[in-house]
Amino acid sequence: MNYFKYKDGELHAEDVRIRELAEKYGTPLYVYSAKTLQRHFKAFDSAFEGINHLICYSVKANSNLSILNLLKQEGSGVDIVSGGELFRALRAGIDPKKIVYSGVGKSVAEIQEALFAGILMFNVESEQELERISKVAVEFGFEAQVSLRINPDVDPKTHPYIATGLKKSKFGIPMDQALPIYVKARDLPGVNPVGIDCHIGSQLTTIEPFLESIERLKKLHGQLAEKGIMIKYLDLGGGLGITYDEEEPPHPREFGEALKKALAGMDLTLILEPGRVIAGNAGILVTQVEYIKQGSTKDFVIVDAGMNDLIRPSLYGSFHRIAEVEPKGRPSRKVDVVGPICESGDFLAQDRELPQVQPGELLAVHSAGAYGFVMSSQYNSRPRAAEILVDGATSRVIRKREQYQTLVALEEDALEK
Ligand SMILES: Cc1ncc(COP(=O)(O)O)c(C=O)c1O
Ligand SMILES: N[C@@H](CCCC[NH3+])C(=O)O
Repeated sequence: MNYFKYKDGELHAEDVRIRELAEKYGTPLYVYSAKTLQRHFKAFDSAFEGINHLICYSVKANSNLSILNLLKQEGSGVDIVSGGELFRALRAGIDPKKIVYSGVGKSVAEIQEALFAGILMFNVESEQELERISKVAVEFGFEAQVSLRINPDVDPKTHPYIATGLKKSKFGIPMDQALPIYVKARDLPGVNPVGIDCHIGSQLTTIEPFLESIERLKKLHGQLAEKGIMIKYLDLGGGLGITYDEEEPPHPREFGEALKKALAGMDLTLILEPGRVIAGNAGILVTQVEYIKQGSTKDFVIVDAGMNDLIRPSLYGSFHRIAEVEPKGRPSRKVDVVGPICESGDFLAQDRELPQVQPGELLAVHSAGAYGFVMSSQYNSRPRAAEILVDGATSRVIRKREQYQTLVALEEDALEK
């Protein structure tokens, strides 16, 4: 459920007309709905009622400070993967004791920053990383709580670029190597193994791969107990999918019930790192039609948003629903919706049935709240879009549109005078 709905023949974000936002702030424009974000967070969080749990929203999905701040007010912690995400989380006022740090390539500086910030836990992705955390922690007098991120070799049945829990993936520590590394973590100074972590992929539309992972992790949990390594946290990562097109992912309630059942009787705090399921359908990308071009085999709707604004269709062949902001009931025909970038891969949709829109009209690209703006770039020297947060009848800019000056700001000083 989201709050992008038609009222009086016009698309609204909550109580605000999309046309009004486009006129005021220009296009391309990211528009988010605060009530949708809150609703999604509450639905996810309440699915785990009855067991000790901590929801750590995955910052990478949408890292805007205002969005982090809004989720913080709902009680969320965060999952981070870089020093930059740590910086954002702290800026947004997230409690460091609700921050978990994942990622395969944590640098010495990043580890140091996280230790000084006093985060809850590092999700360690290799033996060498464990050694590095131990060394840095000892040097500065800390003891870091760590989980090992286990790669359980489970097929998440998602796009290969966003599957992370298979043997061939760079993520995590193979299950069969985990035990000796836990023993090492127990014996090394400066680190304390308190958790098991696992994240098998993103946009999962069934619960089975999660349950399969849990079964494997439970075995490891038992083996660790035998070695006297007492595990307090089980972090199952993110990954729950959303509806872009016709997918029917489980509702968070169903997901929560299944996980609770699988974990019954275990004395653990469950951590979850949802990203897409919170932010994905809480945002749209608004774009204006520039031209209609009749090609020799198909027609092109050329819009003012490109792959630099939303790269998912180009990168993963992802489907994003595209709809008129003010539908006029015209017949539809198959077109490619393309951007202004000089790349043949610059499209938002291919062979898509779309009503016969005209230049100047507005289109909404749906499900763009996660992995949308955060993956945008300035390619072709295009300033990044603005981001707007709507709450009820009010809207505010939560990131200004970049200007031409923004494009060169870090280069100008280097010009030979
Ligand atoms: C470690 C980790 N946690 C959480 C997430 C969030 O995933 P999703 O947006 O699919 O919930 C990701 C991204 O896939 C991730 O790599
Ligand atoms: N960027 C991906 C998700 C990646 C998740 C990273 N762990 C997407 O847009 O679907």
